[in-house]
Amino acid sequence: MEQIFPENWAVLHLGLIFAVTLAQMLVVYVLSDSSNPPAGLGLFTVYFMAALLGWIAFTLQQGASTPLAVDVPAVAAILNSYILFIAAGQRAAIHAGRVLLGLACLLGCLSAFFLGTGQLFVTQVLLATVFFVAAGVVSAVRCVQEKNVGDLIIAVAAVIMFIGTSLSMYQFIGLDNRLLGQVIAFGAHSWAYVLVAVGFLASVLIEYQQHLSHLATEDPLTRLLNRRGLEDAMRVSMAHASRHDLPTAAIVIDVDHFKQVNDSFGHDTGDQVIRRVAAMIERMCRASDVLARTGGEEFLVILTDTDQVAARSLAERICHAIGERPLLVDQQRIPVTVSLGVAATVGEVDLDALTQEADQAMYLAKRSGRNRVASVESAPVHLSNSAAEA
Ligand SMILES: Nc1nc2c(ncn2[C@@H]2O[C@H](COP(=O)(O)OP(=O)(O)OP(=O)(O)O)[C@@H](O)[C@H]2O)c(=O)[nH]1
Repeated sequence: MEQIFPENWAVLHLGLIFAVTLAQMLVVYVLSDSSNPPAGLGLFTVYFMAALLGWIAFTLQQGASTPLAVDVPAVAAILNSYILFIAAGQRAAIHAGRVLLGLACLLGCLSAFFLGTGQLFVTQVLLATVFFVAAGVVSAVRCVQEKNVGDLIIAVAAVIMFIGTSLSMYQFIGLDNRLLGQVIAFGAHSWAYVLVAVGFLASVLIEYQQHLSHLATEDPLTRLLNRRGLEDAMRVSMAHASRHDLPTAAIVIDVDHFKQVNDSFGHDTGDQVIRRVAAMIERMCRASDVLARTGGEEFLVILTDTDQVAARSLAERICHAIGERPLLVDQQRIPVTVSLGVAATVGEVDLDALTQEADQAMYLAKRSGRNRVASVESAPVHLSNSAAEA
């Protein structure tokens, strides 16, 4: 194999790659919350480390007097490009194509045992580019979905690889200028690596910043609004209701005997139950309803342009749907019921007063035996037993 660069350049290159990898890992691990690490962190770490080992093997091979039986750097380049694709796929929660490209990766690695140097170089460069492009596509999708520019930088790395490979193959095969072809492929790979490192770091930092800004208004467990988020979200519709004298209703929903769920099944399962209940309530609400988690196992729904009767009907449906059958969490059937309180007002909305009334109704439902709806009206309090109605 021709010498792609002099030995001192090789050391410089390796030093830079090493520094980028270490800086990357340091920043990401120091910043990441170990209980809630960024998606794909583990696999990206494997990619960075595998790439580093590949560069080291390549540098050693450059300086070696007798070449090895198998081109280790070529195999490492194929493998770690595939790992990048898997890592980007995990981060974007897109798992398509893993088996197919995995088979291509396996064949590529095996080809190192019987292909000549030139053929192996072409195979390595083409396969690595296919994997980079696949990683770039899933990262571009994530960039659009999560509005995270960091993922776009990873997609740019794929473009660099694609352009670099095209030029490299043109030189290597088209013009038979093998050394230049190798230098271009090597350069494209190095730049793509640096862009992936920068892109992943940027993606994690942006995600972290988004997480911090959501913390003020969002409940981290269910991703629903918290009380403050609900107040922010209600501002415009409250003004609208006041101006047009429209009805507004509130439903307070509290899981019954939730302490027993925690005690019997553990806190983690309890968390999952809260998430599932939140998702069920969310599914039954309209897009215009505002849903928040306002306490440990307590939720509040504000329904704009909705009167007491309509709100009560929704509350009954929620009560029935949740209590209807046990929730299946971690292969365990957990019976869950909720108590609901409904209150409504017309015109100007005092959110605190409305919530308090719904809260009082909910406590009344608890006192009356749970798994039911109670509502507060100007007329006497009305109670229903969902279990009896079901
Ligand atoms: N798993 C989990 N448990 C929580 C969370 N927040 C609060 N809790 C638990 O929820 C339970 C609420 O208990 P209580 O207020 O006594 O009410 P309850 O057992 O639901 O009984 P009733 O409301 O009277 O039907 C407590 O044990 C809290 O520790 C949470 O985020 N996750």
